[in-house]
Amino acid sequence: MQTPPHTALAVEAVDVTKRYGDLVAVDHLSLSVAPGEVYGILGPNGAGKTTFLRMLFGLIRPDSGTVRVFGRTWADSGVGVLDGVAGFIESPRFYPYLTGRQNLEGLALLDGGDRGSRSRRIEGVLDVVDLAGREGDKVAGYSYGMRQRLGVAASLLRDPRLLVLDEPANGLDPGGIRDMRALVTRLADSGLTVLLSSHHMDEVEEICDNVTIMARGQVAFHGSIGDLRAMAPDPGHLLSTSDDALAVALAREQHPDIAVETDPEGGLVAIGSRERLSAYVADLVRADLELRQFTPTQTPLEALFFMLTDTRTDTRTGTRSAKGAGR
Ligand SMILES: Nc1ncnc2c1ncn2[C@@H]1O[C@H](COP(=O)(O)OP(=O)(O)OP(=O)(O)O)[C@@H](O)[C@H]1O
Repeated sequence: MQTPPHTALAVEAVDVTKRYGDLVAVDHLSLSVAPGEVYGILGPNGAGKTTFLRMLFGLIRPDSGTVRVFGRTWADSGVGVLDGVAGFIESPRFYPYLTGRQNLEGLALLDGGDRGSRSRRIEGVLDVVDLAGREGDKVAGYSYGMRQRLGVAASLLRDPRLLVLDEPANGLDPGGIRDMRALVTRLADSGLTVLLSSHHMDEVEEICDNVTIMARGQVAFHGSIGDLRAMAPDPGHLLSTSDDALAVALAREQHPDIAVETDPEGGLVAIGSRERLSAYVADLVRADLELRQFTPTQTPLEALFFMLTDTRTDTRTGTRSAKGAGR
């Protein structure tokens, strides 16, 4: 067994490919997660995020390429590759007829230690995930968000250096999403490395340092959230006036630097920089058109996500599919 280098990356994937028959679920993926960072793997459904995380956990093997975790590979270290790694793929599973605490006790027993230290560890993790006070309730009565947080608690019992979470906010209501994001942020602030998958750009933007965006198994973007913001396109707006035909004509004649098109679902879509759109709207008002609607279709980062992953039908406006996708 090789000794991993002291300064090893938390995760290093090099040219990893996984096929299912003719389908290339992960296609030559390379990425590096530095210790201490929160790293997001973002992509629409079917992009290959879970397949990659399964390879990291050794649940499936890549057809080619290497996944290193703290410098170790499955080939050289076997299950030892998961030393210091915890997390869950899809949703964590618990015995619903046992309480949250009993579930954690069962898991803590597997890791050993005396009764007192197990109990202290359990209290500590319940506190971190904000379930203290609810640990005596049966898991069957937990909300989905509480189960997800119990999953994080179970992972933290092992005192990991790397926490891997597969779409942790999936299926949560807005309150649950807020709690989960706050929890991940707290864990990251404590120095834990977090690798999470998501299909929510706003989640990744809010809590991650770096991101890989995947589409159909391939990398569509690698970089920091700052790099991503710098690439974001002009925002689109839904526009409706008392005379949409005149509004389009006015844009073509006087505002060639913005795009105004008819939206198949009614009204117009206007795309351009904030300043130019403001000037256009002022001209509409000056032309005595009544402005009935002027609302952003998506944030610039959402627009970029849909462009990079090509998950909308019209790559220039993309209004409708963007609103429906991944939400
Ligand atoms: N065991 C399998 N057998 C065949 N195809 C599979 C298998 N697992 C995944 N796939 C396919 O591989 C592709 C990537 O799936 P994966 O679950 O990794 O995507 P994902 O990005 O995690 O999507 P989601 O957000 O829906 O979980 C999909 O087309 C999926 O249907």
